[in-house]
Amino acid sequence: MARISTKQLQEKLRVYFIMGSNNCQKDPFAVLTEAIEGGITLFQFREKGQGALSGKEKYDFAKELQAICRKHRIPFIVNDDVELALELDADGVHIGQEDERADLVRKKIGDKILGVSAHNLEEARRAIKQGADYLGVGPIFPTSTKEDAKEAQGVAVLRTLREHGLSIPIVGIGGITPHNTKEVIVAGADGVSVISAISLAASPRENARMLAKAVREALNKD
Ligand SMILES: Cc1ncsc1CCOP(=O)(O)O
Ligand SMILES: C=C1C=NC(C(F)(F)F)=NC1=N
Ligand SMILES: [Mg+2]
Repeated sequence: MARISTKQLQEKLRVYFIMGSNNCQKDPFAVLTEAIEGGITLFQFREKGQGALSGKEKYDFAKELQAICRKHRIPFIVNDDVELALELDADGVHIGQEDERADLVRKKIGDKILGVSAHNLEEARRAIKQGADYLGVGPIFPTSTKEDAKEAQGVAVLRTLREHGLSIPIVGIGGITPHNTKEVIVAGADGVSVISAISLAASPRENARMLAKAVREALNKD
């Protein structure tokens, strides 16, 4: 299996749902199923913060989420936990600046998808050099979902990366909703990544659908 192409990844990054056991009030399997029916294009299992699962409980929970993704042909990405990603034969991993170095993770995961968080041009350039397939950039807007999130940067950081000629697939993250999605795409992101806009929605399906619609419209694909 070769590395995913830039074009394919840009298409996968359109509506990138991220969730862990503590991001939902409703049944997480129902939330993920609805999100997929609504039109998410990629899923990340991110088990962090208050009451996060660990060990076999975390493994079994992840496996169930992966089975739902597999049934609907949605790629399954694991956040932080490279060993879990390999155990599950996940489609990829996402790591932050304080996780294992991207070049070492690349050696472990072969051609699987490698996403790296970046907050500025320097971090972005280093991630690209170390073999990242895509960048997660943010928080773009204020968020209360990530306990240790940095200051919201606004969409300017996305524009800066593109103005400096970075063509790597980029997804914006942090406080994103269907109403602010357009400006994230117009500023240069290939897609939007959300947790609470879907995981805490009255209708995860409807919110996923609105996010997908907003991305399509911003890309002038409608
Ligand atoms: C994981 C992460 N990284 C930067 S902000 C964030 C949380 C995004 O959650 P939400 O979409 O609910 O703001
Ligand atoms: C902290 C994160 C930043 N970005 C992303 C993604 F959207 F996948 F790029 N995931 C994370 N867990
Ligand atoms: Mg991390």
